[in-house]
Amino acid sequence: MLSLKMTEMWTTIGSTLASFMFIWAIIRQYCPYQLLRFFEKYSHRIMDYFYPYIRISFHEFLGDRLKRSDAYGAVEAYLSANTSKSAKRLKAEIGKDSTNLVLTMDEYERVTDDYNGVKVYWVCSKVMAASRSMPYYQEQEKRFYKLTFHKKYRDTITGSYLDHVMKEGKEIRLRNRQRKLYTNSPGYKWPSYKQTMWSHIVFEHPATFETMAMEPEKKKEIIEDLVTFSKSKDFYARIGKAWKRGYLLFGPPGTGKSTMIAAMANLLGYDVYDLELTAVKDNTELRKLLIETTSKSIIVIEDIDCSLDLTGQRKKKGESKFFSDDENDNKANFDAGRKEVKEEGSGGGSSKVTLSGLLNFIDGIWSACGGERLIVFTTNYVEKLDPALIRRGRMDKHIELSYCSFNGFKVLANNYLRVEKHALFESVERLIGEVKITPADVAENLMPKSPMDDADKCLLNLIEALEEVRGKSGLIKEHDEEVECVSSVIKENGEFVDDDEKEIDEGKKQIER
Ligand SMILES: Nc1ncnc2c1ncn2[C@@H]1O[C@H](COP(=O)(O)OP(=O)(O)OP(=O)(O)O)[C@@H](O)[C@H]1O
Ligand SMILES: [Mg+2]
Repeated sequence: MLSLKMTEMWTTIGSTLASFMFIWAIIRQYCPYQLLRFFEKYSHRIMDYFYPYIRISFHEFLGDRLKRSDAYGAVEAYLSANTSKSAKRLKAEIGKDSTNLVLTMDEYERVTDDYNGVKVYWVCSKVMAASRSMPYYQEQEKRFYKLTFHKKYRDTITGSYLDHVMKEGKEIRLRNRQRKLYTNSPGYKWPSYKQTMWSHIVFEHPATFETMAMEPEKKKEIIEDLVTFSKSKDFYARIGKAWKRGYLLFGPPGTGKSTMIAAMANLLGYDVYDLELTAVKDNTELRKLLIETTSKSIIVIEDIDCSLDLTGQRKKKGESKFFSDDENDNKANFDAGRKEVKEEGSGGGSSKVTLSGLLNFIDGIWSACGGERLIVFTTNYVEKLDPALIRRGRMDKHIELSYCSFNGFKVLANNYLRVEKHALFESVERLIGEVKITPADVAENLMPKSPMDDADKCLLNLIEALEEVRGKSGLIKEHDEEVECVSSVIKENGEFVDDDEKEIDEGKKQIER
């Protein structure tokens, strides 16, 4: 009882001193600097003498760091789970899967926590401070949590209690985490006081590997690869490699590249950073974006072949064989001009991201920060890419997504129609083996077009579509054969000569003889 009263007394003294501090802050504005230093020095000493409590602050952003502090996040999660029952003023936010509400302490709210009989106090607070990144003077909110405890418990608190808070907070964060889809907002000029260059929405894509149409063995191999990666923290540390892995997804449009990225994110519970390369000003900005990504995430660059003219440098290297130095210079100028035009045309403004900037982004020294990250490129034209960009070690796994096979169709039939066996499957199997049709087209044909459409109707629609594709490809084949007949090109002595020319040549030779 007595100790409770003593605690309360000290807390009152604490808050009185806090009021003095506030007045002190006002005085500071008007006193000369030397006088201020003097008062500051002695006021702290007096306070320390009378005030037996220790305080630890957990700031949301530390110094000029761009990244939100992990410790702040862990404390926030820990307090929201452990003290929301005792706090009187709470903030509510929609939690994971948009189903539940997550309650956290409101600003300036104070709660107590009991750890092995030791009482500690947590306050959620904020201060206004001038930001260094501001072009002009402007104040910015800086939030922090403050932990207060008696100095006789210093060892217990700084030792095991803080470990306990961090560990539990991180676990809670992981459990309650609402996954996010980030973008670097093309064309959007973020205000300089905004802390992050990424904008985000909640990631709610329903794709899973189960619903992906592809060969079962290939699917199994990719899943195993991903799961192994996510559990390999120690392995990567042992071999001295940054904990990240590159995937190159290539194949024709509509074969499931974007869908697979969503399935990967859902499998591992990762966030997705959809990087729009044309909206990145230069290599420095690319690096800043990289630093701001968190671990447990997938960084995606879709259609890498169209993102920037990243093939320019490769051309320059190769061309020296065929052009003189002057010609090479002219060609380089032309390429540079064309690149600028292309980038401006593609909405990228004056993007100056280079191939080496991008390579640095993937596996430079900065790419190791954060860890546990996948980098995924997608392309329709793998052959267009610079080999340096996709070599193993950078893009560790190359995955081809191709036209729909019968196994792929069965997955889609199960997804869309809930059928695993059907009399019409035989016809589909025969036709699908003969034509090239993307899973996106198969899916579209299996989609019921009216409430009356049953599995029979949808399968018949698909068979019709397959026959149509076969008819078209038959025509194309016939046309190709005709073209071949007409030109009847034959290769002779490394030159292409058509039949008529060949006869004339033969005639000339005979005359010469
Ligand atoms: N392998 C697949 N498994 C399941 N659904 C698929 C598959 N491929 C495509 N689809 C369906 O087709 C649609 C388009 O696929 P997606 O956007 O993933 O293709 P993509 O390969 O990324 O195409 P693009 O090269 O044009 O970006 C998806 O919404 C999905 O419903
Ligand atoms: Mg896509």
